[in-house]
Amino acid sequence: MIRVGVLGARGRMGSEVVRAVEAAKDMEVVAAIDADDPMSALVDAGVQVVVDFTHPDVVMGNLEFCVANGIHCVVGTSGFDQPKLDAVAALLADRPDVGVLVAPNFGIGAVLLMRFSEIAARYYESAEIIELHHPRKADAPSGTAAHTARLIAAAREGMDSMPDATTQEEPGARGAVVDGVRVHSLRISGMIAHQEVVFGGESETLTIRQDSLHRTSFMPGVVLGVREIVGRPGLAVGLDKYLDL
Ligand SMILES: NC(=O)C1=CN([C@@H]2O[C@H](COP(=O)(O)OP(=O)(O)OC[C@H]3O[C@@H](n4cnc5c(N)ncnc54)[C@H](OP(=O)(O)O)[C@@H]3O)[C@@H](O)[C@H]2O)C=CC1
Ligand SMILES: O=C(O)C1=N[C@H](C(=O)O)C[C@H](O)C1
Repeated sequence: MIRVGVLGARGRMGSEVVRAVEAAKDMEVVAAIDADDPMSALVDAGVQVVVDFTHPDVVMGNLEFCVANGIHCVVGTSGFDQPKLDAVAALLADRPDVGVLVAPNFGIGAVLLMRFSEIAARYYESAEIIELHHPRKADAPSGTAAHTARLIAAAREGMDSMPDATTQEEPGARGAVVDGVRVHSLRISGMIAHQEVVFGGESETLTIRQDSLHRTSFMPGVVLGVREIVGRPGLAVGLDKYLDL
């Protein structure tokens, strides 16, 4: 049995993770931690793998503690830009036996959307991202949208910049720019997590869309991450690294 600790255990995602881990035959929750609970409970409980769904402002402190204590980390918390990922890699340099998976999105459809977008990017002169989430989300743009933008930008390397004649603009009307890719963030009651990537070229467009309709959609990916990470030391970014895509 894999001994799992959940950080953010009373949150929207953390509470689903507790249920999903308890339902899996080969793992069990031995520590459920939320804000203000002592992290030492992870060590006391003999946790092997931590699942973190907390907040972008606290996740680095959590990782520092876990890596220093030899605990593998499956991280869903958003807000990882390159400097933060570099900081995680630096933590792991002192503990090469520990694994950290940072997954912008654990939904299989979202993982496929990111991969399909990466493939499509080279074939279209225009690409923009629209992400739609519940209004209690703390960060914008979403981690998934930012990661998708970086994948598209990398795939477009060497291509001309995207056509855009805008010279007069209300601030924000054309969205945020992540690595040269426009990202538009909507916060809508009733929604969970949704993303469209719109590509355009000569007389055609391609729209790729994924919808997470319930937070259970993320759970098969989280359980896979917990199962896999015990044998995968080092830093992995994206659940696709654990899949044969
Ligand atoms: N990768 C993926 O597939 C997905 C990622 N996410 C990301 O996961 C994160 C959490 O989302 P969500 O569950 O909706 O957010 P919630 O606010 O519902 O849950 C976060 C929980 O973490 C708690 N918390 C805050 N600080 C700490 C700490 N230092 N230690 C332990 N627990 C702490 C919060 O407590 P309190 O409220 O008291 O502060 C809260 O209970 C976000 O960054 C979100 O973007 C979400 C869905 C899917
Ligand atoms: O906060 C959320 O809900 C989600 N956060 C992640 C993100 O920022 O991309 C993953 C998913 O979109 C849900």
